[in-house]
Amino acid sequence: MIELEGLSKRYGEKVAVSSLTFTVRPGIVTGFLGPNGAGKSTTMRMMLGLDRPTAGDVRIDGRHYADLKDPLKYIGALLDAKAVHGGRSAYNHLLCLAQSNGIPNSRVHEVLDTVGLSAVAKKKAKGFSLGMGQRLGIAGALLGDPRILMFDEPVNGLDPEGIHWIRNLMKSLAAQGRTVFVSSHLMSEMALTAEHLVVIGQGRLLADTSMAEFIRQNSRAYVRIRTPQRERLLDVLHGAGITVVETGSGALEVDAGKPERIGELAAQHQIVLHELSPQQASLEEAFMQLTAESVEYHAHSDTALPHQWGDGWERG
Ligand SMILES: Nc1ncnc2c1ncn2[C@@H]1O[C@H](COP(=O)(O)OP(=O)(O)OP(=O)(O)O)[C@@H](O)[C@H]1O
Repeated sequence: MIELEGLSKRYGEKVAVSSLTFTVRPGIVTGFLGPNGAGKSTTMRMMLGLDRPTAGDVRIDGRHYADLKDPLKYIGALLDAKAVHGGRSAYNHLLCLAQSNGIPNSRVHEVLDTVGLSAVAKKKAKGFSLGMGQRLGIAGALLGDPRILMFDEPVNGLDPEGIHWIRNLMKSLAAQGRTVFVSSHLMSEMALTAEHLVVIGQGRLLADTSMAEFIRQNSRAYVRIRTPQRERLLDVLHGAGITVVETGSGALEVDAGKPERIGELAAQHQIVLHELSPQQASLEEAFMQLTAESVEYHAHSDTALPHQWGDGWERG
């Protein structure tokens, strides 16, 4: 379990993290979301004792990180996959970590095998692709067989097979009763992986809730209907006291409507339906809805592509 209590971090005038209080629980994957610059990495660094909080407290299974003997046995983290001595082989990199944390050397082979790097164990890390580097970082996180795992953008650079693998790995680690805390900007991936979400914006807590509840609270659920007898169906639905939204595409939308009731009404009046489908917004839509006001960097969507990367960006 990771417990944050009033955690804050200020860099000069800049408040990166503001009074965050939440608990990351064992047995499930908890997703950590927020727009660019929201304070996710700063929060994760403070959890690992790499940054000192300006105020507040973080506890790892009830203790401060600095008080953990052999910390890799308690919490494993992938923060920056490039934070590896490039001249060292994957095996030697992990061996150094193992020896400085009282972990048996045999564990190095086990984790190399788990992440699929056994064949390149003796190769220098500087020759690794982005995806191989991510796998090496994940091997380091798993090395101490910790009860708590933290991953900052773990699927970065992984191919579809690698993404599938890390998704299943995180779920199986959680199913073993471990605490799994993961940040990602890939909403579709997060929707498939996390059961619970913590969302921050401009350093502040915006949501701490289950994935299903988050989507329900921050999006609109409706039923979409297509029919060649649009006017007749509109009359029938209005007659039944059902409010209908007419869309430009010709479809009809009914908020909070029960598809069964609409189908029965259509059948009673012998109206042909081509579509009757409940719609729920995606995690991405719900996230954009919730964080719209706390996004710091916006791109112009109505202009042509900028000549130089970065030209079209402005601070909102
Ligand atoms: N060492 C630092 N010195 C000054 N400001 C910093 C420092 N580290 C982070 N910040 C600022 O703190 C804020 C939060 O940054 P952080 O990297 O934690 O956000 P993030 O949510 O991880 O962003 P991203 O999704 O873009 O990785 C940003 O405004 C950033 O510029």
